[in-house]
Amino acid sequence: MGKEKVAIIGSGNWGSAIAKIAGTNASQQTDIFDASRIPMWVFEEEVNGKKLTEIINETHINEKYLPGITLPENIHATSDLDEVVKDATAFIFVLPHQFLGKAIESLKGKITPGSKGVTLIKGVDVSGDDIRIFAGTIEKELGISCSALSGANIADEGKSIRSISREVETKYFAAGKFSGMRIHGLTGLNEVAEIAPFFVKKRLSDTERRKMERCGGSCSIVEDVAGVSLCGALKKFALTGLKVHFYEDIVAVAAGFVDGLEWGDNAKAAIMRNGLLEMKHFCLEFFENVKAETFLQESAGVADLITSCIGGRNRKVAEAFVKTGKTFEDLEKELLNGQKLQGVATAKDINTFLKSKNRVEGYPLFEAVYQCAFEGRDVKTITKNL
Ligand SMILES: NC(=O)c1ccc[n+]([C@@H]2O[C@H](COP(=O)([O-])OP(=O)(O)OC[C@H]3O[C@@H](n4cnc5c(N)ncnc54)[C@H](O)[C@@H]3O)[C@@H](O)[C@H]2O)c1
Ligand SMILES: O=P(O)(O)OC[C@H](O)CO
Repeated sequence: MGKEKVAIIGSGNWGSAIAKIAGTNASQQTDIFDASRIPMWVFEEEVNGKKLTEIINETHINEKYLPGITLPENIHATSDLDEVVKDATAFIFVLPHQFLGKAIESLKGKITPGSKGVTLIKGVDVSGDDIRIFAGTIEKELGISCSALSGANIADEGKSIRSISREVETKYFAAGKFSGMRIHGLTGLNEVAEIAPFFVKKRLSDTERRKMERCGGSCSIVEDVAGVSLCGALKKFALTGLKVHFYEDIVAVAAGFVDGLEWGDNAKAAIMRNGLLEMKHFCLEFFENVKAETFLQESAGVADLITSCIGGRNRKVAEAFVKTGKTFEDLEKELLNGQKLQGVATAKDINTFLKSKNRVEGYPLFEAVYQCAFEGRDVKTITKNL
């Protein structure tokens, strides 16, 4: 069998952070990967009068979405999806979820049979009363096996690592570093094990492993794909609680509301607890094969909820929503420099789904986030019915 050729679909904040990990790890495992050139699909735009693809290929820095971080030289930015897909056998999907559908349409019929994928996309794919995780959408639409990766990781936080240790920064920036991540195989552990080397540094020396563990880092493979994917999607829902759609962090939106209201840490902890319970109940009610322990034990569960509620974009924008009275749409443009807010959109998707099932009242925090974001409900009432 030939070597795996990696392709990265997406190049935002997280997409660029993952490109750094994937480019580095692939080049250290050349018995598995053809790492000479890893294409990264970029939605083309001009930054200071120059194409973003040209900036990335000349400076090896994504100046717009992950400034200050140097990508490996084998990462090649291109806006041509056909170039990305050509010869690739291992796909990393890391787009904001609202753009995945169009990318899938462009990829259909072009992917090498037997290829595999891993998705880092948060959110859920809702159509009427049908709901699926994006790993499932990719498998169905593209006919490839797809795993899911999620965990308590925020891309920008990697910047602070450099001041602690250059070596740790180089090896564990973003995904590995001080945090945890989990890779979940939808179609079975074998496929996961095959794709996992992008992220799991199988060949860590004992010294490297000890260093990473001292920093609290971990990366492991578990089987509960749906549980992990859904944790990512629903937490934004619960944490922030704005007028946003729920992306990965509906809960992060709710947490941001609490910060905006200056209700304090006790209230925020209570909202996070309620959010976690709703996430868990939702997943157990509507998805098969979700394990209850995923929510507490895995990085994608409570740990990711905590990091999103403390340091995420959804939290930040939700706080500003309360303090300024501006719309989420305006605040996204004003505060995120092109990055996308997903918690509000997810809140809307989930609300549509719950209405179709006549189950809205079973999820009062999700409902509150949706109504505050889209129906003008007073944010101060978010604790009603909790
Ligand atoms: N940023 C993080 O720390 C983080 C952590 C974990 C998971 N995630 C998830 O990773 C996924 C990708 O997020 P991100 O942070 O890399 O993105 P981002 O929000 O930083 O960037 C937005 C991206 O969307 C692209 N884009 C804009 N308009 C587009 C269009 N019309 N079509 C296609 N692409 C377009 C932009 O070029 C940019 O690459 C999301 O599901 C997110 O929830 C992010
Ligand atoms: O910045 P947020 O709110 O999109 O959350 C960041 C990541 O999703 C954490 O996993």
